Amino acid sequence: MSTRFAQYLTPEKEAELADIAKKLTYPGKGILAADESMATCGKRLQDINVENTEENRRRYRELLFGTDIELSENISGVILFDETARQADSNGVPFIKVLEKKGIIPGIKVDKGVVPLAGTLNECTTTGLDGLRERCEEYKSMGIHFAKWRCVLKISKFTPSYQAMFENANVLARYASICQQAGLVPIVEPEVLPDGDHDLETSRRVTEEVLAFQYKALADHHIYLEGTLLKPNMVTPGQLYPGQAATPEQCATATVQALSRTVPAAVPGVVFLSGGQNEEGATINLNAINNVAQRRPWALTFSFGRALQASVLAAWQGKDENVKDAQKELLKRAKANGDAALGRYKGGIQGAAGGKSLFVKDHAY
Ligand SMILES: O=P(O)(O)OC[C@H]1O[C@](O)(COP(=O)(O)O)[C@@H](O)[C@@H]1O
Repeated sequence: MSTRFAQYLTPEKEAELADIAKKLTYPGKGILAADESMATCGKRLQDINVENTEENRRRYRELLFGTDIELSENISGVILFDETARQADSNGVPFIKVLEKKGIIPGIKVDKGVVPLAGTLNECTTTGLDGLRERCEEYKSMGIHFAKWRCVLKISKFTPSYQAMFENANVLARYASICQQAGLVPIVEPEVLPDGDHDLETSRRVTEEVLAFQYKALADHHIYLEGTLLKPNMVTPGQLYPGQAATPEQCATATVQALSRTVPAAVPGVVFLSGGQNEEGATINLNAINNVAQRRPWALTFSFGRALQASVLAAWQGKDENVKDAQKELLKRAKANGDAALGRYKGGIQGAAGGKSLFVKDHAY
């Protein structure tokens, strides 16, 4: 072993991390992001007139995780929020066990939220490094095998700034390092928000720049790339772009171009966030991404929050008698996205949310 480099991970730990990452990106599978913090979950529940109480959040998550085992055909992992990771279903079975029994890997959001980045034009960074090692060790002992941390970058005339790209890439690298030491696969999520009137080309250029900062920082922190996943935005024009809408093929080409210029082939998978696209739109774009005639050395799949849950919430409305129907919506969306991850989605699977836009302005929280 060279003395120039510190021992980062043991070969056993590397093998374990690579194995988890591989399972999470198994062909035709993706991740259900059910890690909404209390405030974000409250916004989802408010839309269906359900009060944001601990019990209602628990009932909703029981609905999701209690879905038929068929769910595991297309869902490899679920990202939980700390509160959810400690809750159980109405029979007293901890949610972590409910997921394990279905062969679904439990994961956890470990960041503590987006905060202002002083000295910038309204840009932000993400907090949560304090005590992170201890929290990760506890999560691993609870049966959790991967983690997620989200940073947010904004496109405007003067942003994202060098400072924001540098700082967010660095904090994500520090998080990734701590996770890997604890045996959790870090999902690295530098989200370029869709807010703005910029065109597709601007979105691609900014995404490329952000990812270039990201992989430099991961290299600087000696991150074992085979034991990581990237959760980026798809490249789309800004929500307020006044020109002609981009086709799924144009978005897909720009997305794969940005990734191929910046994401090393050692990274096993890219799990896209849905970023306020409607359910069907996100699925169609993922399908197009898996059909572009460009080299794609990584698995390209999903880690959707809103685009997997909008129809579920619309069908549920907080009522026990609607649980079965709501679960069917989840199965439909999971299957559609599983097909899209293989580039085989034929389109046309509409859910209870219809084509409703899921865009939330300044989704930084
Ligand atoms: O602001 P929060 O509560 O951390 O949540 C942000 C949400 O964004 C995500 O990272 C991506 O979600 P979307 O697919 O809805 O864009 C989710 O994992 C997470 O629940």
